[in-house]
Amino acid sequence: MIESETVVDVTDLKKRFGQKYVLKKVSFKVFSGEVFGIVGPNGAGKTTTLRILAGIIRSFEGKVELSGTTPEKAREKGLIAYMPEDTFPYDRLTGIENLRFYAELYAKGDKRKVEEYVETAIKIADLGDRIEDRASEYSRGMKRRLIIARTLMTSPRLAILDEPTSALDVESAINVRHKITDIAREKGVTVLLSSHNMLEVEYLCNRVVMIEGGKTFLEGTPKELVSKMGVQNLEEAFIKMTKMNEGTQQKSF
Ligand SMILES: Nc1ncnc2c1ncn2[C@@H]1O[C@H](COP(=O)(O)OP(=O)(O)OP(=O)(O)O)[C@@H](O)[C@H]1O
Repeated sequence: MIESETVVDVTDLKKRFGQKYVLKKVSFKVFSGEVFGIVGPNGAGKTTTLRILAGIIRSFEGKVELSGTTPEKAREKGLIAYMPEDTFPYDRLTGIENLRFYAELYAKGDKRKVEEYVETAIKIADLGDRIEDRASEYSRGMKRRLIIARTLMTSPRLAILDEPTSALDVESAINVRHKITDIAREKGVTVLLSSHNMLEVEYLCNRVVMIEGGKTFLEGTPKELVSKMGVQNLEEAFIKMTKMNEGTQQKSF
């Protein structure tokens, strides 16, 4: 992959809640067209980082630029779409009603855009005739596909997905992964996602940042990380990182 335009530039990001710094020194870059993974143990600061990038958490220290502007401005311009981990469709609405509701919200009165967004979302959701059923009747995997379709319908510059496949069975997770790679390839959407599944990250992501204790530990392609850590795969790299951090805190390469 050609390292083209920088879509996300995070340098020495810090964030504290009260007196406690949960992000102490996070830095990474995401380039146009990448599927980029952010990984780290529970409480490492992944969601906090994603919420800052999505413009939801507005007070922080350090540099955060999205396509050369602030997260807030990028959000106002509609450049970012954010999918939190714990988000669900409206159960009382059908799949298509859910999609239309959001299309109308995003299209801001432009009727042609509404139809365009709905059409794109239907393809992403890939629910067939079940799109006419109420979301309350959907499986967890189907609900997640609907949410991903809702998030990506506008083909944003950057899609921020917090644990897009968590709590899905193997088949549903594979399906969602395919949706993510398709949208990145076909629509040129840059994707930044967090995950606890190292196999998934190895499969999906061009590059990865490993975060531990609120600090960047390593950034690179899965292959580079595995090689730098002297292990066989990303799962082993992850375990080694957490063990290294248990006693000594951060080790940098
Ligand atoms: N609004 C908040 N107020 C106080 N502390 C917070 C707040 N949000 C997050 N934290 C703390 O910040 C730390 C990092 O949380 P965060 O959710 O970013 O981690 P994470 O890497 O996404 O974890 P997980 O893998 O469990 O989802 C945690 O110790 C959490 O308790």
